[in-house]
Amino acid sequence: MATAAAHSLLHLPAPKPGAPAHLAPATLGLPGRRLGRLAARCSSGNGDLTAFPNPNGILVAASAAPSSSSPIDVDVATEADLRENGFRSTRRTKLVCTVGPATCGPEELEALAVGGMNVARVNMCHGDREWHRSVIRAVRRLNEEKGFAVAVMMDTEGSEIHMGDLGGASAAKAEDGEIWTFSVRSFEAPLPDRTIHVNYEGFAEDVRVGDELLVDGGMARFEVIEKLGPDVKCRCTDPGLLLPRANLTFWRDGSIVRERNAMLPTISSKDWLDIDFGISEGVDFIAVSFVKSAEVINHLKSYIAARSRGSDIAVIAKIESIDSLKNLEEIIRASDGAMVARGDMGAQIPLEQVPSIQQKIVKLCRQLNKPVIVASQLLESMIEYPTPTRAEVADVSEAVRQRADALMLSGESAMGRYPEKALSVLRSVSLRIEKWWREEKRHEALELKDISSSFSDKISEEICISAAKMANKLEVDAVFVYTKTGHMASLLSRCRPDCPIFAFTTSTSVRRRLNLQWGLIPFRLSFSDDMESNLNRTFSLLKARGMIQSGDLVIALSDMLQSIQVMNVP
Ligand SMILES: Nc1ncnc2c1ncn2[C@@H]1O[C@H](COP(=O)(O)OP(=O)(O)OP(=O)(O)O)[C@@H](O)[C@H]1O
Ligand SMILES: CC(=O)C(=O)O
Ligand SMILES: [K+]
Ligand SMILES: [Mg+2]
Repeated sequence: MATAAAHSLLHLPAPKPGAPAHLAPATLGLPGRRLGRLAARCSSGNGDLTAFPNPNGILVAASAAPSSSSPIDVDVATEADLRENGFRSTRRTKLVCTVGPATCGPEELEALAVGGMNVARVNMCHGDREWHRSVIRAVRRLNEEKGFAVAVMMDTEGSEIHMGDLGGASAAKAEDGEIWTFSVRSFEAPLPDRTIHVNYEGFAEDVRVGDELLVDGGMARFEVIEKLGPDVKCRCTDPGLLLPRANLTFWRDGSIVRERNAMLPTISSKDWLDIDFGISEGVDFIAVSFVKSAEVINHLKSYIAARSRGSDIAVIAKIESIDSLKNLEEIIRASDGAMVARGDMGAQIPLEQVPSIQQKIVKLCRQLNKPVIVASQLLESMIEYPTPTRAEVADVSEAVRQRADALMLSGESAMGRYPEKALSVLRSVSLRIEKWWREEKRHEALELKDISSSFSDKISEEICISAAKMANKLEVDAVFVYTKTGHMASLLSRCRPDCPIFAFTTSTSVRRRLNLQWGLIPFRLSFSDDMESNLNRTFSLLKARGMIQSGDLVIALSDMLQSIQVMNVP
């Protein structure tokens, strides 16, 4: 309900000038829904849950799941894509959707899954744990009952400076010249007029009269005019909308101020509790906000390994602070993937530097074989409007052209008016740019450096590079890879071949993790060391489901045998 109110505050009834009456139907997909009765749809009550955690904290379904009875599992939305478009034309770029009040109900989540959501993200900055639990379980239930394979990503709050909750108000408008108080005191709701709570204890001490205070990287701007104990009086110099928990940065002489706030822990005590929660709910990815060094990633990874034996939660480093840019390579090496978090990054460095840094991070991740997500404001105007700006489409195209593994929706899917339409724009732009790239035969000359440390890994790496090259030259229909850990599948994805990669793995958690990687179509299948029988079995299962046909040309790899074969489907 809070967001619905914020929404009406933001809503402009007039259509956007120059907006076309329609896009191609394929671009628009399902009609957007208006935000209404959000609270009811997003109820965190457990009454309607049939899924529950087993003693290991991994979610299991109470009802018989279709997956357990099927000899081969693939995400139903991907299967539909394969059948409809033929597998040379399936989407290679993966899509992450932030779930929020606009999309937390079972119908909305299902619509996103149908629309191609590969990963659902919950942001621990917003909402309480019960709410997050209900979303995570609803996603798991959707997978169990309807045959999707949507992975779950939990994003930590981190301890950068941000505003409080606005005492329950959905938004506040700051007008030019108004005097507002930013205070480290805690207030009972409702807050006094024009008062904002700041979460960082040292705030009143660190700021100086004359500093500039930026809300959300410039959505509103204030000048500090007086300090009174815990209260800091500021004059609004750029009017704007203040949203709950908006990020705050303060600037002096044109530079962001890094005082004691630079020493804030990357993972706060609240974040550790959220991480425990994520481990017990069996999330697939934990994205760490405001990473500064590789140490914190290593620390978290060993914590996860100790806490969740056997499960393999991947740790994604969010690159969004100045400090992370200084230690980029070591951070990415330590992580299982990275996110170009352009929202906060753009509040910490000049905006004009963001595009080149994005490109640098995407390339580096590809070199180091780590999946990379490009995030924030991809389709920001679609929070309000049913069609994107031309500039947004160009931005999305550029991320696809850079061959990032994944694109992410934030407010567009969390609290926007058109979550499904935004997702379908990402889908159709990805498909179009990928096709264009293949047609133009733009095999980019990115020289992939050696990354393997052992000789055995080196063999796998060379096999994948050769297989991808062969796949392009022979114009094969698909590369099949049989992989227990997923490593060989990711090495293939790194080569960005022209055809899709069918990744067969025995474990559902590996399968979900592979959802974030470019060009991979993950299948769960039990298989043996005997490639001949694996292949025959796979061919007959896939043929029976209409996913391949006799005569299709396939290259098959296996990480058990480190083998490579080329054949036509019999
Ligand atoms: N669980 C939620 N409950 C309420 N609102 C949410 C929720 N998740 C997201 N939102 C809304 O969607 C907006 C965009 O989401 P997003 O996850 O990008 O958050 P953010 O506040 O910009 O933080 P971050 O830098 O971590 O991305 C948020 O500012 C918030 O208004
Ligand atoms: C995604 C995120 O955290 C950001 O862009 O700031
Ligand atoms: K966050
Ligand atoms: Mg951020």
